[in-house]
Amino acid sequence: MKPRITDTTLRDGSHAVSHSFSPEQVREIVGRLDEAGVPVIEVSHGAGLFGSTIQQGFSVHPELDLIKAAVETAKNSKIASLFVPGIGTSEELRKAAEIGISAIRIAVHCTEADLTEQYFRLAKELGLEAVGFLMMSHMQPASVLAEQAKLMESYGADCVYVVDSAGALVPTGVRERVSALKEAVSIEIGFHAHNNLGLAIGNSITALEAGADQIDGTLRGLGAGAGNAPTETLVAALNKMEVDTGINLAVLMDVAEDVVAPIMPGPIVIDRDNLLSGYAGVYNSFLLHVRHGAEKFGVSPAEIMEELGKRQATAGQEDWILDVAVELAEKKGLKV
Ligand SMILES: CC[C@H](O)CC(=O)C(=O)O
Ligand SMILES: [Mn+2]
Repeated sequence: MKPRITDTTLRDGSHAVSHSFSPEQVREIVGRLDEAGVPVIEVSHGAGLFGSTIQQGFSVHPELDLIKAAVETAKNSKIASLFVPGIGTSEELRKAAEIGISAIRIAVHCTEADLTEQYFRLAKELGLEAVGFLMMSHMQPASVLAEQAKLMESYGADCVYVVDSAGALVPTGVRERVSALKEAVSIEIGFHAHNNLGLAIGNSITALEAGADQIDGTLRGLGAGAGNAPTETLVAALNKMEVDTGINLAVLMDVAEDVVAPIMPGPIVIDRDNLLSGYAGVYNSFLLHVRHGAEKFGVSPAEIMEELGKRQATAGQEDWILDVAVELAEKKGLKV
């Protein structure tokens, strides 16, 4: 079977450029991804629709303008957006649908599928393809994720993703989780990798071997924290394995090199903070806030990561980062 690739450079990658994508950049990237034959392109603030806030980081350009630019540019690719209940509301979902997105990916912590029912129902009413995202999937065993996937299926999801938000999964963990979901539901299963342990491509291939139907990537791996599986590398590896994605690798390599690389503030590397984040199982989107808190209160990002990992912080608990930084500083007798 042909895996369906979703490129989320213009959503997950938005974190890595401080949500500064312009409508012109969106047109250029979407145009080239569409030419390459990438089936789905995700566009929104990194934290999903309406994510432009003081907590998540403000967008430089209104995200609805970016979505409009994408919809106007794509000839064949579907344009998707991400939606996190509690960050976005039904109103933003309706607006994005009016602009012309074809798919919405609804993301919640991996034990909170019950929060998604009204949004899956609304997505279906609006005629959208609806995909569920079980974030921080390393935190729960396969059996729990399978139950959550069943709930999403019952609400109308067309696909459920195992989302390795912290880049903390190793191949055995990916295989167990994807296989369990494949057995539990009859809709498609997806996998979204982060590269904290250097396993984004390997884990994505393991997911496919375990039966995943949909896989995410970003050009040059541009994404939150340690970034994602680079779409061009993923397609190259799949070509070598004789797995047909229907995507033109040459066009993909060109857009990665000529368009995305020059926009990046620097290459995405697995530095100490990113590695520790994956090792401790901390949500990748926390990285920039952790660095900020560490600098402000004179403690190290590593100490904050370790403590957040111990506390099992989940997406949405960004306010813990400064609390932890202050507590660590106080313990050291630093002035806060
Ligand atoms: C805000 C949603 C979230 O960042 C989705 C995602 O890409 C992940 O959890 O890795
Ligand atoms: Mn992600």
